[in-house]
Amino acid sequence: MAAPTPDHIDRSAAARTVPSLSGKVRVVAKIRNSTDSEVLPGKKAPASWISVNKPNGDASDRVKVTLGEQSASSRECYEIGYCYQENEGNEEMFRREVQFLLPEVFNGRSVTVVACGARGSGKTHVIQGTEGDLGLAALSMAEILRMSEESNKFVGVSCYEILQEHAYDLLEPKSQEVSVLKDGQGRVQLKGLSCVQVKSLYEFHKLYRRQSRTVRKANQKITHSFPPRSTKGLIFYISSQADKLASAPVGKINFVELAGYEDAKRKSDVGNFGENAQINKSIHAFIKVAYSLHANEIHVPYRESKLSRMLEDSLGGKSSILILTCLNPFSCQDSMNMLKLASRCSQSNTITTKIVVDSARKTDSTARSKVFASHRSRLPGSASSMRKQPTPSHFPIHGKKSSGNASALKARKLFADKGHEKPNKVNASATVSRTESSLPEEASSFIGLNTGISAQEEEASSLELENTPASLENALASLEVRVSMELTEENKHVDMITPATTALPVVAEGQSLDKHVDMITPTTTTLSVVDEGTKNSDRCEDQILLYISSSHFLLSFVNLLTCFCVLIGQSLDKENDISLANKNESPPISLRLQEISNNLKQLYNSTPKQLYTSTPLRTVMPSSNDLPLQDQFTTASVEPMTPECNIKVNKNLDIASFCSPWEKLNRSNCGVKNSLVQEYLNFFNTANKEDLKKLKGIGEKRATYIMEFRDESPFMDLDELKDVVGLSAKQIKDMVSKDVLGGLFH
Ligand SMILES: Nc1ncnc2c1ncn2[C@@H]1O[C@H](COP(=O)(O)OP(=O)(O)OP(=O)(O)O)[C@@H](O)[C@H]1O
Repeated sequence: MAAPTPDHIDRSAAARTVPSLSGKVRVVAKIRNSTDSEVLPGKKAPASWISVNKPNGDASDRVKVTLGEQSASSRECYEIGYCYQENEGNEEMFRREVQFLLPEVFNGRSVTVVACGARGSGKTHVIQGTEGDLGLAALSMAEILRMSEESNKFVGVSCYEILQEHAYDLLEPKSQEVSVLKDGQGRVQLKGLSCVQVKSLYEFHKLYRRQSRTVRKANQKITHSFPPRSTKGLIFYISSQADKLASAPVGKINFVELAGYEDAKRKSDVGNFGENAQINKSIHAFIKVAYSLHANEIHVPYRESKLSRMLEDSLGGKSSILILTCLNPFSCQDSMNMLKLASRCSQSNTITTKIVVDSARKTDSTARSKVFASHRSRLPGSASSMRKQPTPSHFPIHGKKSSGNASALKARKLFADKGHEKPNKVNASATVSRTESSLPEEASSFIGLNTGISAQEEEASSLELENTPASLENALASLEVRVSMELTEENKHVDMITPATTALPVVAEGQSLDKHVDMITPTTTTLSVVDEGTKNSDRCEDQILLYISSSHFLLSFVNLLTCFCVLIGQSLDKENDISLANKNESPPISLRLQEISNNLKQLYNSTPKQLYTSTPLRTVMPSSNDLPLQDQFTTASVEPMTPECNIKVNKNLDIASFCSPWEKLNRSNCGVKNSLVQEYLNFFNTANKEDLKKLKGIGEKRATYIMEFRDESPFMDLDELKDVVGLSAKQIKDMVSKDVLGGLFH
């Protein structure tokens, strides 16, 4: 590459096309130009498989990119910041995406530009460029050098490569890898990575050429018949001291070319299962980090990949991340997958990323996908499920909504081994704060956790709930039931909030260790109040108040659970058999769900109708003191029935009329599907090797890999099974449908 000087860059142009700096992560795409070999002379170029919809032309804040052949019945659409077409080159991209950030770098901001995409999608071209079309790195360096001259700053460059999670210096190759350390002030120091001062663009080009010629010793050791794929990175340091370029920079800008994404299950001519899986794993890890930062989560999983560990300083704090997804101009499933992944990280928590454009069912499915796609819970129990702000913790998942924290937690418990199943006593106050912090705003408004909601407000909420499937889903996902327990004898009051779907035993803090309250657990259908001081449970004459803001909510919940029980009833025979064989073990999922469903139905049936809309439901516990407490409640099963749903909320508006049987079925199916996905993910996150191997398509090698992968980073969606484990979508689908539907027909 020669060293032309990009003097022709129109600096004034930056001002008129500056995207907003408000979001931490911006995702854009670039459609690669076709190469000469792809467009053979005399041969008609294939119709583009990518269409871009810019609602307000070039001034659009966000654009919709639809991928898929025009003739295909199913295409996928993602919303991102912008999509650069073939006629928009690197300079255009630089002006619109990077140039305006450079002054910020001189003011202490860190900027990271990451090019990702399938193999051969143009990542190198975007970052490194060519003689005639300088890449973003060279264009930025030219501008940085100009600015550093004006501000008397010094510029340094480091260059590295990450190969199978080992980083190597490319400017001064050494045998040992780069290690990530932190100094006394918590700043990342990359030990073993050289930093070379650059005073001119010519020097930079010379360095850059050197790095691309570098043959690493590590590489030589690996006897591949093809060059291993790697992630390459450049760091530009701006410093006030020439001798402290890398150790005390004012600001940094990173350019990263992620290794090419390739479907792990595909038999590749240039990769193997292990390599693809490893690469995809680190891509997923990086995307997770970007998402966590964008979503302002407390825990950012930097440790899950070498790249994010190295860039921790630049990614966190005052920084901007630009994810540039390179797209092949011809139909490419890997490009589609990569865009799907990348588009997730800049989504706000309520925006969907994928719209299934299925010509046959376009209107209906699009609408449904949109509303149900907004939820993706972090794995329960992980720190990342908590937020600084009480915003929902959702990792958008293309067209699918997982059940929320509560159900995920439940699912984890259900699939957990015996050790995990043990009812760990949780401090009541801790439980309350945790659940409140993770509760989506819309859900809490439906449930009326603080019971300060007026009847009118509740009615409005109910209407909204019924009319808005997404809201219903959201609310269901994090349904929590407030249990207010008055211990009249002691005149004490226990107030708890617990996920209704979670068997979460609670120790009430307010009971000063005299009273331990075992929460309602779906396994036993028993509520017991145990006075530990006297071991005399019959001293308590209790009233249990279950506050549920709307009976519709309850009905819908019962409905969903009923469907789920019926569908899943025969799906987990294996698990049931094992669990039933040992009474000490937790009952299987289907029984638990059945119990929850029964509890709620009993509650519904025993509730006076006039209390439906807003009054707390009151169940008076039996007063008999002769029986042990656990015998005072019935655990008899109620035959599962779909509850009636024709409740009038007000005289003008019949909620049931909004819900056709078809819609009801779809809603139920969606809930069932999402819960099932969550259950499967939890299975993959907790099962032992032998259990994993019982699944079709999983042998010793895959089972080992799954266990290694999840130790570092639990599975968060089914795509990871595809990308990292190398299972095909069909294998996963077969696995699920075999279990679920296998036993339905004799
Ligand atoms: N904007 C463009 N204009 C013309 N040719 C391009 C453009 N972008 C990429 N190419 C060509 O496409 C081919 C692949 O591009 P490139 O090497 O940048 O892809 P890559 O994603 O880095 O590939 P890999 O994953 O193998 O590293 C190259 O021959 C490159 O010259």
